[in-house]
Amino acid sequence: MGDYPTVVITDPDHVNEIWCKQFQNFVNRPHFKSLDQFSSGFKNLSFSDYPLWSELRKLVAVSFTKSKVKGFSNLLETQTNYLIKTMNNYSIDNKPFNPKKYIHKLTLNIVCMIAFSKEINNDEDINEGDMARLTKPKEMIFKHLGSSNLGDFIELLRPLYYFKNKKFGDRLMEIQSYIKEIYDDHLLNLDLNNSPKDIMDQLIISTDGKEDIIIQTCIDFLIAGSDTVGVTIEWFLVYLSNNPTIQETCFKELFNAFNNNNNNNTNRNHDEDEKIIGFGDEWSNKTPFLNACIKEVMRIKPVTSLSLPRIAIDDAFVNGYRIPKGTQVIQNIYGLSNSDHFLNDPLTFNPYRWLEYEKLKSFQKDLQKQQLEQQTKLDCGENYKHKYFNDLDKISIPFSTGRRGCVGVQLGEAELYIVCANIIYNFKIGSWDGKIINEMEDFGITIHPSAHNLKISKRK
Ligand code: HEM
Repeated sequence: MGDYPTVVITDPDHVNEIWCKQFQNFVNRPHFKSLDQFSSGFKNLSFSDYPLWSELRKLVAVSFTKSKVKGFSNLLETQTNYLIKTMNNYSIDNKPFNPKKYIHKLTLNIVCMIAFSKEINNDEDINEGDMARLTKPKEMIFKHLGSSNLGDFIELLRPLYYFKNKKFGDRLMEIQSYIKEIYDDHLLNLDLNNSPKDIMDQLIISTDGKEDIIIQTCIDFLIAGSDTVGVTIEWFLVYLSNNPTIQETCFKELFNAFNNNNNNNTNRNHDEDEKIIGFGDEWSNKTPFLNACIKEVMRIKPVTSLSLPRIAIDDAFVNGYRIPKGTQVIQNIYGLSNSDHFLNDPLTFNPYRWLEYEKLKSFQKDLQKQQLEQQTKLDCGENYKHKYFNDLDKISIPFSTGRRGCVGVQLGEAELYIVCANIIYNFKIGSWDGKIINEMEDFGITIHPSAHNLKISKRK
């Protein structure tokens, strides 16, 4: 790609070698101009180099462990309840529901609360107050980072991109000054006698107030932690709308899991009308089919389709291939999970494949035997099957893998579960015009569905 030699990796063995085994050599990201601008000189978690990255990652990772995420369950339930109430109004008024607008508000609110205790008023419109200050610049940043900037790859062309980069810089400054206000407020009210109330407090204490790093890392969470989850929920709604039988199976499973025992399992603090299923291992264990639907959505539409790029620090050998120092390495998450080289009928949305896989996994030996048999078919021309054929955990890696994989996996999974479960439990959903919703993806940093409206009917 321009000045950067680049390899795109679409093989589970090579992924394991680069992202896990040879992690130290591939830990850093390329130093593109736009990433430099976005991270104010690589001073955030997402784009910093080792060793600053390692320091920041340790500080931040403690806020996203499974037990920490369980502690956010009230926040997740409250935000989900707002969404269900809004959807309820749309169903009563029989109005078209635009999922993007409300789901992204929910995910943004969750990230803002966890990162710096900022709650966006539920009644606030997307074009007002905090929402307006955050959403517009965020969209522009997404567009800029998600489109190919030739100036990043071809140094000679950089001057031509001066004005585009300047506009990007202006939008960034809007978000930076928003977070700076929150930072100043945190400094003023820092309570050293109690445990930190959010990630920003934690970073202020641990980095001795390194303002630029703290502000940039909080921006990371806004960018990495809201749209990824929001867009995945949008895809979930598209596929369940387009597959009503699967939607009914999901609903029946939820109904059986949470309506038995006189609703003991649903949260009784909320209105009778909108039943809220809380998050926790014990809940999700009861709904294997819903879990399979969520996993299948992330397989067929992994929203960060090419992950975030890495760079080879030194010459490397990967399963017989030489990757020269300075090569950009791209993990093709989408290609891995959508290729018939690795999977049966990859373009069909089929959650049942996960149920079968889980069953097979519990008979691990059978799986190994099957893989061995497949390996022996290596020379059989058309019958050739990759040794990880249908091994879903190996080929579907929406959060990437290895030590620099997504830091927000637990939070992302918790949000996906609670929001998807509650929507299907409370409403029957379909396209507004009764037609199949377009499943082609629009490209940006994340791949997202094109704009569409849903018809939602309250379940009796
Ligand atoms: C469906 C939800 C999500 C998906 C599919 C996703 C996917 C990814 C992927 C593929 C990467 C690149 C990892 C690599 O370079 O190997 C990443 C990095 C990252 N994600 Fe996520 N993510 C999601 C949710 C979240 C959430 C909820 C947060 C936090 C609030 C988050 C924060 C981050 C951060 C900070 C990084 C950079 C990590 C680093 O460089 O150390 N993500 N994510």
